Amino acid sequence: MQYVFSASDVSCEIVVDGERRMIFDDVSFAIASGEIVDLIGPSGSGKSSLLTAFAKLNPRAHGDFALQGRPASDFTPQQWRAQVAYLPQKPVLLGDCVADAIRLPYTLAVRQSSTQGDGRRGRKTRPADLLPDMRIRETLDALGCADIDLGRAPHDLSGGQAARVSLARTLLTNPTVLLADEVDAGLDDENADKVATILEHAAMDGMAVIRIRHRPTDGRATRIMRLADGVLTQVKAESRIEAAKGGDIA
Ligand SMILES: Nc1ncnc2c1ncn2[C@@H]1O[C@H](COP(=O)(O)OP(=O)(O)OP(=O)(O)O)[C@@H](O)[C@H]1O
Repeated sequence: MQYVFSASDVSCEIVVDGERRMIFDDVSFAIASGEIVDLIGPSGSGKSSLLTAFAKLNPRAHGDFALQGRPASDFTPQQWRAQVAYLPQKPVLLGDCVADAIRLPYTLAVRQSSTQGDGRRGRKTRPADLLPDMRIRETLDALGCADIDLGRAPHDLSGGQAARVSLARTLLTNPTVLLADEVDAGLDDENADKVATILEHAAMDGMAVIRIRHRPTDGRATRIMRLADGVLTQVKAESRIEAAKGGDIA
């Protein structure tokens, strides 16, 4: 199989009460474009630490990473995180309205290019030109978010709506790999299913998706991996059948 993202020799060490503790060591993982891989395991086993390591957001983790055959050293941290996007459990939606919150990555990119001095003279690029309201509206509608008004204040959204807006914001940046850290936590089954459908469509369009989940499997994952006692293993087919019946395999 041709993998779009790979990680090898990944380790993460933390210090607890002055003592060093290895969460995991020598972990390897790879994912192909279009796959959905579920990452399960006991609480505290290091699932979030592993995903933040993949996104190069975890200063306590080390490893060798490659994207589309190129080593991580070929990318700036910003380029890497744009391609290997980490979506946290709790949506952080900044801005006065949903449209502003969704445009945030574009706003930051415009600011960055102007401070780096590569903004062209003449007419200034505005985030709203790069990502007009109409495109946001179309995207939200396509993601089953017709119920969400662009002018609404982010803090007025329900938990399910906030989760979908956060997801839409990341999907609009079109990452190669999406790392979804329990983004359906705290949602009712209906909203969790909406989120899963959005991710499924993204995978059908070629995105590689890794989901940390504590819910029983929903049948959408191409593989299930379990992280426990510092070791990452693929869950066997029989366990997946048990999980599909609603048993918690974490
Ligand atoms: N910044 C930090 N400093 C110290 N220890 C940390 C830090 N972040 C996480 N840990 C510890 O690392 C271990 C792994 O945490 P992590 O959040 O990655 O686990 P998890 O499997 O995602 O847990 P959960 O399923 O409960 O979200 C835990 O023991 C946690 O307390």
